[in-house]
Amino acid sequence: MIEFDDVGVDFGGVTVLDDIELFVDGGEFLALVGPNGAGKTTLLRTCNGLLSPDRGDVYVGGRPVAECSAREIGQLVATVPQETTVAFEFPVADIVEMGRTPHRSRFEPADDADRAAVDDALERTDTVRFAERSVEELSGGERQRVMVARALAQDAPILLLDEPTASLDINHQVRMLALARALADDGRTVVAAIHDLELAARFCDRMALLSDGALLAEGSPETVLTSGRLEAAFDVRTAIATNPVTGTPAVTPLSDEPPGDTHVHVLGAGERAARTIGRLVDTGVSVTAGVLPEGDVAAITARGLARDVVTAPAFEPIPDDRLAAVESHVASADATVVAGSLDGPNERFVQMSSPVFALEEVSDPPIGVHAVGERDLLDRVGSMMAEPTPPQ
Ligand SMILES: Nc1ncnc2c1ncn2[C@@H]1O[C@H](COP(=O)(O)OP(=O)(O)OP(=O)(O)O)[C@@H](O)[C@H]1O
Repeated sequence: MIEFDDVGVDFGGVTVLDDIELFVDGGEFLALVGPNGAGKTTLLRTCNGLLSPDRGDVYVGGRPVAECSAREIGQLVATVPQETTVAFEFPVADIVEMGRTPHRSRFEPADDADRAAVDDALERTDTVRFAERSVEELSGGERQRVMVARALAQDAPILLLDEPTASLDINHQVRMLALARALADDGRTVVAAIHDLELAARFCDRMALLSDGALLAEGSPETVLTSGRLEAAFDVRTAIATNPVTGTPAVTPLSDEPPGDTHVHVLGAGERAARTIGRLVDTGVSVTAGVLPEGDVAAITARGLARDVVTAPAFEPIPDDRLAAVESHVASADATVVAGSLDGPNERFVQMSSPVFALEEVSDPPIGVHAVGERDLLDRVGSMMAEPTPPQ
C-alpha cells in the first residue's frame, strides 16, 4: 500500500503539490490523471525516495519513505520512469537483470530465482526477442517495455508507472495496461500516471485527478470523469459517453468554440440524438434537448454540454411541466432537429417550430420539415450561424 499524508512539494518557492491525501491499497490499480504540469510525476517521485516532500509524509508498505534505505525502497517500490533513455549500451537481458539488484548483495552472481524473475519479466512484456540486443538499438516503445520488464524483475509489491503507454502502439498499450491490471489482481499496488483517460478508465480501479498540484477528485472512473471536472482541470469542453464495447467512460474533447447565439433544440433519443447534440455543440451551437428518456445515451451526452436538457422517466407519460419546458425551447429555437420519429410526442413540437430538420428518412415530410443527412444538417446549421442577425 501507499499512503500520502498531507503531502506538499515546492520547487524554488512555487508550490507544485499541495495537501495531497490519498491511500492506495494492495490489489488496487490507481490511475493518476491530469494536465501537463499538474504534478503527477512529482507525486510518483515522492513514493520512491527520489524526492522528499516539503510537507507531509509518504508511507510505502506501512513504512515512512523518509526512513527507508535505498535498498529497502528497492525491495518495496519498482518505478518505470517517463524518460527511458539508458546511458550505456547494455544488452536488454542485463538491463532487466538490474531490477534484481535490491535482492542480492553487490558481487553475488545471479541465482535461479533471479534468472526466473528475468525470464518471466521478458515474457510478460513481450521483449524476449530483444534479450540479447543492445538497448540502444531499440525503438522508443520497445525500450519502454524493457524498462517495465526491469521493474517487474524487481518483484516489488508496489509498482509506479509514469506514462507507461506513451510510446506504445495500440496493441502494446492495451497489453501494458492489462499487465498492470493483472499485477494489481495479484495483490500489488499499482499507480500509473496516464494521459489516455479512456484507456485508464478501462483498466484501473480508481482515478485520482490532479490539477495545478491539488487533488481535484478521486474515485471510480465514472465519478471522476465528468465534463465539469475535466473542464476545470484541462480547460477543455468534453462529451462523456459510455464506450459500447468496454462499458467504461468514453471522453471526447470538443473544439474550443464557445456557445454562440444560434439555438437549436434536439428532439429524439439514442445514439443518433447523442451524436447530433455532440456535433452541434462542437460547432458552437447553443443546444437544448428533450424530452429525453432518463439514462438514455443522449441524456448522458447532453448533460454538461447542452444549455438545458429536459428528461423524463422512460415508458411513462411525460409530466406536463416537462412538456411545457420543451415547448418553450422549441418556440425560442432558431431550428429544431428531430433525431427520431416525427410521430408520437414529437408531433406536437414539430408543429410549433420552424424550421425543422428531420434526420430520419422521411418520404413525405410535412410542410416546414426538411429531411437531411447528418452531414447536411451541420452545413445547414453552419450557414444559419453565418447569416447576420436581422435588425430588430
Ligand atoms: N526539478 C524541478 N524544478 C522545478 N520545477 C519542477 C521540477 N520538476 C517539476 N517541476 C514543475 O512542477 C510542476 C509539476 O511537474 P510534473 O512533472 O510533476 O507534472 P506532470 O503532471 O507529471 O506533467 P506531464 O503530464 O507534463 O508529465 C510543473 O510545473 C513543473 O514545471
